[in-house]
Parts: sequence; structure tokens; C-alpha cells
Amino acid sequence: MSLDWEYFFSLFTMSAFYRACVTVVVLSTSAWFLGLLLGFLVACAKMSTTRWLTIPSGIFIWFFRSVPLLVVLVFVYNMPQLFPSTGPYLGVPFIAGLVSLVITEAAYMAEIHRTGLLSIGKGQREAGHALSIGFLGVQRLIVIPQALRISMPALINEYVTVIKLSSLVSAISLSEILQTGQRLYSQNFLVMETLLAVAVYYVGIVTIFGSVLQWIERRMDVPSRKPETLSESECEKLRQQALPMPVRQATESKGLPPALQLKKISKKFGENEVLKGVDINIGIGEVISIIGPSGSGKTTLIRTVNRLETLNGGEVVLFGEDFIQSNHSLSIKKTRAGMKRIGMVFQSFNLFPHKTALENIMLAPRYHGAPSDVNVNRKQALYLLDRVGLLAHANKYPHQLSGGQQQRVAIARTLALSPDIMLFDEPTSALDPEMVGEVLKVIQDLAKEGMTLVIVTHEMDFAMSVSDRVVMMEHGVIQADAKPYDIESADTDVPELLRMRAFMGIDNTEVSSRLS
Ligand SMILES: Nc1ncnc2c1ncn2[C@@H]1O[C@H](COP(=O)(O)OP(=O)(O)OP(=O)(O)O)[C@@H](O)[C@H]1O
Repeated sequence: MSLDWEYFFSLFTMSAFYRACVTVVVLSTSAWFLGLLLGFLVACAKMSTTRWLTIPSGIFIWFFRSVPLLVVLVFVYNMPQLFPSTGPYLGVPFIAGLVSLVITEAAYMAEIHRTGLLSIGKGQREAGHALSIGFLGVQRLIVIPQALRISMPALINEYVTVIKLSSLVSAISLSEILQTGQRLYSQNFLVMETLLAVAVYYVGIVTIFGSVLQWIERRMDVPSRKPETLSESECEKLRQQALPMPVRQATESKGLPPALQLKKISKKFGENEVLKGVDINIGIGEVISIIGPSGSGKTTLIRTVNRLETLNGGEVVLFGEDFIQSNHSLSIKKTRAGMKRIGMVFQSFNLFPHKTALENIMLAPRYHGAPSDVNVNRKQALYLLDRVGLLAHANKYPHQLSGGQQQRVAIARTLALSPDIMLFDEPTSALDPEMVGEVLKVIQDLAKEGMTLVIVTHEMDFAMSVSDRVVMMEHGVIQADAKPYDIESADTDVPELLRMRAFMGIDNTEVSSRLS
């Protein structure tokens, strides 16, 4: 048997096929896009903490992934028999096909979205929270763009699947490509030639639209972008645009309430009581280092100060005003205002990987400021980048920066909201030794400017040189709280100070003989 090639080629000049192609493209693209949106909502519902959302969304996914599309299609198309009022809509093959495809695809896409959303680390959300960005802002600016990038290859694959599945809509008489072919070969019996042409039409659509989506995927692929280090002349141009942030003058704190008062702070994780009634006052402009053995509760303590952990007891007072109380919550507005006064720098930097260094710094000011401030935000971000010595790296993404450079960008990002207090959670622990100095230097400069700093650190020499007070925690309580001078003075015989000295490795032999 030989194929009638002349007839085969004539099928590519038929307007009916091109109309059918348009139908397939419109149907598939709409179904893919609406399925993507509905799938996202279903994924969010499944990940929520409310059973009223997780259970129905789980059932939706389970059911529509189990039922064949053809069954859904015929069911939806015949729905007007049960509910006549749906006739004008579901009785139309295109709409019935669209609804069926959207429902089925949403069930699959929900699981793809869930994979993307789950892959975004907790640190990303915490960094957004520490910049006082609300829940929806964190989702919109930080979580969804990253999750979408991760899910994109699988979502593109779904688009190809939808195009192919759209051929099933021929079962309810929609004039799509397969149905157009079927109508022809039922008249002339040239089945092979017609189906071959149908296949070519489908391959053409998948190739063209798949390539467009792959182009979008490549555009979203941040790791493949490699912006260069800027030259000195380019840096100089940027430097001229930079707009200094208001300089923080060392504040005369006499008569003013402390910047932070932690009163009887207690925190439990299950039965594990990690903080057991911690009291500390931190004056305006004071620099406090918190040291202590691993697991003593240092990180938990500073995380309670900017609401990354809830309190089981006690309260935090900020510049003399109620800020956090274990037994009642303040208004969102008051909480946000308080949080903007406290910046936090994390051990693992938590830069936003889909933003350049400059964009990382601009993100929070843009979120909090008026749209007209964008230019000012950019200029101030340039100033801050220059201040931490990274202007030449303004256009680089976090994965192109060293650990020390990433931490300096993280400090600049925190400074962009002009906080009054900065919390540092072991800012150099994740760094190679040669990068520790560059980060400590930036912190030292902030201390000199009079910024109130609370630093959890294992860098004992740094703690002694930069701090007004060093606080030692052990087993969830404060063991000692002293000025570096008092800790260092050799004639002390206060047991807590001797213990602190032993922990810090100061004059070890003499200390151990005194403790014994
Ligand atoms: N989210 C959590 N869930 C359960 N337990 C936790 C949680 N976070 C901290 N802990 C526990 O609380 C205790 C104190 O942890 P924390 O991180 O505050 O200690 P740390 O003094 O900062 O230690 P390190 O110096 O090693 O960082 C540890 O026993 C830890 O296992």
C-alpha cells in the first residue's frame, strides 16, 4: 500500500484545519493558564494549616487525578440534563471542554505547585518577615517567583499534555484538529494520510508553543545569568548616583527608656524549656554580645525579639512601648511599626536568590514605600552597597557572591529600612575564616556609629572588642552579664565571671585553679 502524498500535502492548504488549530491553541492555552491558577489555589489550600481547606483540596486532587478526562468531559457536557440552567454554558462543546481540562489539569498542577512551594526554604520566609513584609507580600515577592521557576519545567510539560489531551474534546463534537480529520476520512477513507497530517499539525503546535514557554523558562532561570563585576569607571558612575542614607548619630540615651527590655522571657519547644525567664535591658546605642555553649538558647532569644518565635511567657518592650506580650497581641499596624525598627541578619544570609544584590536591598523599601520612591530607593541601595564595599557587584545574583559578600549584602539589605536596632544571629558562623574579618569590620563600623546591636556570636575576641556588655547564656538563663573590662580584669573572683572567662578561653590555667 502506498500513501497518496498529493492528498497528504493538500491537507496543509485547507482552511478548516487552520481554524481547528486556532481552536486547539486557544483551548489548550486557556485550559493551561486557568489550570495553573486554580492548581495554585488548590496547592495553597492543601498546604494550609486549616483542615477545612486541606481535606477538600486533598479530595479534589485525589478524585480528579483518578478519573479519566474522557469521563469528566462527557459528564460535564451532559450536566445540563441534571441542571438545565447550565445549558447555555456547558452545552457549548468549547466551554465543556475547557471546564473539564481546567479541572483535570488543576489537580495535576496543584501537586507541581506544591513541590515548588515546599522547596522554598523557611529562611526565605523568615527573611521577608524580618523585613516587616506581610504574609501576602512574602508570597508575592519572594516565595511564588522562586517556586514558579522551580515548577516551570514540569508546568511546560503539562502544556504539551494539554495540547494532546485536547484531541479528546472531539468526543463531544468540538471542531478541533482530530475531529476535522475524522470528518474527512469518513468521506474519502484516506485514513493514514489524514492522520499523518493531523499528527503534523499537533507536532507543529507543540513545537512552536513549547519553544515559547521554554524561552520564558530560560528568562526565569536566574542561575544561568552571569552579570559581570563592574569596572572602576562604571562603579564611579553609580557612586555619583548614590544617595546617602541619614547618618545615625550616637544618641545621648540618658533619661530615655532602653531600646529593648526583655522581661521574664520564657520559651518552650514541646516539653523542652529553652528560655527560662530571661531578663535583659539594652540601652540605646549599646552593643551587646550574647555568648554561650551550643543549645543554650541564644538564637531562640533573639528570634523572640523580632517575632520569629512566639513567647510562652514574659514581654518585650521596645523604646519604652509594649511590643510583644505572651498573653495578648498588639494591632498589626503597631507590630509592623515596631518590627521595622528592628533589623535581623541571619547566620545563613537568606538573600533572595532570584534578585540581584541591588534588588535584594531595594525589595523591602519598595514594598514599604510609595511607588514614586523607587528612584530614591535605588540610589540609597547603591549607597548602602558602596558602604559595604560591594558596589562593583551590584548586578550579581547571590549565587555569584562569596559567603562574606553575601553576608555584607544581607547587612546592607537590613540597613535599607533604617532600623534602630540590629540583631545578628551568628553572622560569621557560616563563613570561611578569611571572610570573617570583612563582615566583622562592617558590624564594627555600625557599632561606632551608635547603632544598637545585639550580636549572638562565637567570635570571642570580636565580642570583647566591640561590645559594651557581654552576656553569657547557659541552659536558658543568663549566667553572667558584664562589661569586657570587668571580664578581662585578672583580679575578679566573681564565680560567674570566672566561668565566663573559662568559656571564652581567657587565662585558662589561672581560672581553672581558682574554680577548683
Ligand atoms: N524550632 C525548634 N523546635 C524545637 N526545638 C528547637 C527549635 N529551635 C531551637 N530548638 C531547641 O532549643 C534549644 C536552644 O537552641 P538555640 O538555637 O537557641 O541554641 P543556641 O544557643 O543558639 O545554639 P548554637 O550556638 O548551637 O546555635 C536547642 O536544644 C534546640 O534544639
